[in-house]
Amino acid sequence: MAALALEVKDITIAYSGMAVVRELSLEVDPGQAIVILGANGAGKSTLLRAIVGLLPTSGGTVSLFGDDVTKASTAKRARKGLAFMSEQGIFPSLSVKENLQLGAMTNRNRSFDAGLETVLALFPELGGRLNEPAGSLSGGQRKMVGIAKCVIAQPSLLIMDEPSAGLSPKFVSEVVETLITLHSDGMTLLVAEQNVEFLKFAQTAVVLEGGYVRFNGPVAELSNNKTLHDAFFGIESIQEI
Ligand SMILES: Nc1ncnc2c1ncn2[C@@H]1O[C@H](COP(=O)(O)OP(=O)(O)OP(=O)(O)O)[C@@H](O)[C@H]1O
Repeated sequence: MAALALEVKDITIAYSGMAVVRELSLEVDPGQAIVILGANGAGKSTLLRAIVGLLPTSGGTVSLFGDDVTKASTAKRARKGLAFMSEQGIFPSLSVKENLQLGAMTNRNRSFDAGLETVLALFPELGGRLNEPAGSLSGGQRKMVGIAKCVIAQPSLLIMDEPSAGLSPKFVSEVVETLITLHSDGMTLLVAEQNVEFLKFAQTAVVLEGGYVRFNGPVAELSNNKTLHDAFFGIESIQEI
C-alpha cells in the first residue's frame, strides 16, 4: 500500500507555552484533496505552519510520504515534495519571473523552462508580465503568481493557507477552478479556508475549532449535517452539536 502523503499524529503546537493546536491528528492520502475549515483563530495557519516546518511542535509527529519529518527543516520537507503557499505567497519586490525561479529551485530534476511552460499554460496572462515586480500586479494576479511559484516545482503535496484571502468573488472562482484542474491532474492538496466555495474540489473536509478537530469526513456529510453546517456559517453555536 502507498504511504500516506501526510500523516499528522497527535500534534500539539504552542505559542509561549500556550497550546493553540491540541493533540491533533490528520491523514492525507496521495491524490486526495482536503479542505480545512474553521473560524478566525481556530488554528488553521498554526497547523499548516507546523506541518511545513515553520513552527516547532511540542508533541506528536509529522510524516511525509512515510518519513518522519517532525524535526526536519523546511528545505528538507520541500525536497520531499512539499510546497507551501502562505497567505502572502510571493516576494512583491522580485519580478514575476524571479518568484517563479525561486519556486522552481526546490525541484532540481526539472528545467525552469519546462516548468515555466506548464505554469503559463495554467495562467497565460502571466506571460506578458514576467519582468514586472510581482507586487505591481492585481490581487488576483498575485495569487496566480503564488500558485504558479508552488506548482512550477511539481510538488507531490501542495499546502495552501487561505488562497481566497483578499480576493474578489470572481478571482475566488478562478482560484477554485485552478485547484480543480490541478487536483484532476493528480495533485494532492491540503487547503485551509474560510470560504466554502473551496469545498468544490475536496473529497474531505476537516473543521477546526479552538485547536481541536470538530469534524473530519466526506464533504457531502458536512453539507448534509445541518447543525454542523449552520454552525460553521456562524448561524448557530458549534457547541450545540
Ligand atoms: N505568533 C503568535 N503568537 C501568539 N499567539 C498566536 C500567534 N499566531 C497565532 N496565535 C494565536 O493562535 C490561535 C490560532 O491562530 P491561527 O492564526 O492559527 O488561526 P487561523 O485559524 O489561521 O485564523 P485566521 O483564519 O484568522 O487566519 C489564535 O488564538 C491566535 O491568536
